[in-house]
Amino acid sequence: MIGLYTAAEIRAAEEPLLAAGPEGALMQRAATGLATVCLRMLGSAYGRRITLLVGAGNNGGDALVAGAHLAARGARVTAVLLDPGRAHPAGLRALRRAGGRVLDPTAEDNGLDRADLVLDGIVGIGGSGGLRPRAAALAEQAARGPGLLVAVDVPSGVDADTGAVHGTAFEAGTTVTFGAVKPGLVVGEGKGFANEVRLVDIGLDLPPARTHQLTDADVALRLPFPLPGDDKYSQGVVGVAAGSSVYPGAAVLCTGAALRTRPGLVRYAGTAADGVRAAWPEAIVTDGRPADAGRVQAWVVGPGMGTDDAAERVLTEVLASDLPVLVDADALTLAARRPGLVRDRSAPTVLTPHDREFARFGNEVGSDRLGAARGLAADLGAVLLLKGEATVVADPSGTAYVNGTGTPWLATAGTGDVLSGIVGSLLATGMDAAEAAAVGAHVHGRTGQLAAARGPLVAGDLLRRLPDAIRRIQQAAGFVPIGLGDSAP
Ligand SMILES: NC(=O)C1=CN([C@@H]2O[C@H](COP(=O)(O)OP(=O)(O)OC[C@H]3O[C@@H](n4cnc5c(N)ncnc54)[C@H](O)[C@@H]3O)[C@@H](O)[C@H]2O)[C@@H](O)CC1
Ligand SMILES: [K+]
Repeated sequence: MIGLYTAAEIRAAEEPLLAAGPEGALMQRAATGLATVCLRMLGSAYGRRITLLVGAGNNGGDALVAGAHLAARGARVTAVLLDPGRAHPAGLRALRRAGGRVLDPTAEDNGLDRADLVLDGIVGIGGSGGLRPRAAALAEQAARGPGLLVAVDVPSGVDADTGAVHGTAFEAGTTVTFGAVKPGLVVGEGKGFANEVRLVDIGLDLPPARTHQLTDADVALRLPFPLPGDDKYSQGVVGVAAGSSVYPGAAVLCTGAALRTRPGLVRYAGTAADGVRAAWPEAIVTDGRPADAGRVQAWVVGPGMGTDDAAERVLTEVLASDLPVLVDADALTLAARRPGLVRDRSAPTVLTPHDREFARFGNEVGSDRLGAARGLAADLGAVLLLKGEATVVADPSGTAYVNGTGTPWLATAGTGDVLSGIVGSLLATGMDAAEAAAVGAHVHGRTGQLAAARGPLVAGDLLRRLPDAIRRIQQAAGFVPIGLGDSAP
């Protein structure tokens, strides 16, 4: 798992190392890593034009020291100092010694229009609020220029903890971050400014993370697969209460996703029974109530089921069970009217809203998506899966996950029904609810990437690609379950 750490957590871990000295050692490690990444991107340093945007803090210091390394290898380095009187003194001396040029921010020709590479050292984890006008103007000018754009630690203007961007931020192609990945680089608006994130180890001794990103290997380890002796019941049966006679599509997608995620049994209960039966003869289908479906180990409730009295009775019945329940779509609208139905449960509940559904519970998501998900999770005592370009999962204790897979192509009708089916089928195995949501989001995102590689996708394509996505995740982790090797028939 990749741990995501806030600015305060990074500072706390830096403190003992800074106290133990020697002075400047941490910055040297950071700047050496940064210069190495730049060198790799450029191929070679000799004769290359590099412009440093340098703020008054240590972030600017990193840029200056890295710039000195690059100048020593023959790069033509120009530093634009935002606050010339306060630029990091040792960094400035190093750059000058290596032959770098230093300008103040009003200089006519700052080289941004012909730089091969721009290093953004305006502000790092010490930043607050939107970029000040002079810094914002330089970030905008850099974005118009031809150079590779590299952010030092955090793209200036992005809140390292939340990913919030107020106004302008530096549009990095690559962000070289130190010590640990910050949440703001992978979530919310910040993700789109940080883009490719490279981590430089500076030797911090970090405590266990509160926020995580799963890798393929993490997901492969958690995905269940059948063992000799398993039967269709032993791995957990999922029940789906979704769809309606008029709109059976959501039920068909959700049931299909549950079937395709994990071998085993899926039971369906609802008025879309005919459609589900026709699409998935493998499912056990009733047009009755959830109680008529037979024994299950988890429920998915909501997609396409409407918000009328009958739908509310179905939701109430499912939530009254002592089983894990995933609440999605129409059932979220109903649950937002009666949050007590969720709060009063002792078994795990997973809510999977998009932003508009989230707002029905009383507050807008806003620019701090992790904070918003954690807040509602704690309030309802439920796991919150907040959908987005980087889907966020939070549990009531504050443990959270930021999903790292996906594609904008997933923003299409029916893909949420597929996600619910995937997560529901994992919940039925007895997996921890937040993990099931995070693993499901990862698998869903990888499936979307695979489907999108063939062109514009519709939700049904996800069902066709799901088994292959799971197999690829397992293979990427060097892990192939019995009977699924390359030589399998
Ligand atoms: N503490 C250390 O020894 C280390 C720090 N490191 C670097 O130091 C950074 C943190 O340094 P600092 O604590 O000095 O803080 P920063 O350098 O991130 O930011 C402080 C400076 O930015 C300015 N600033 C704040 N908000 C701004 C805004 N909205 N627009 C424009 N300017 C703004 C402030 O006036 C101040 O001059 C990290 O991000 C990392 O790059 C690394 O070198 C590793 C070691
Ligand atoms: K920066």
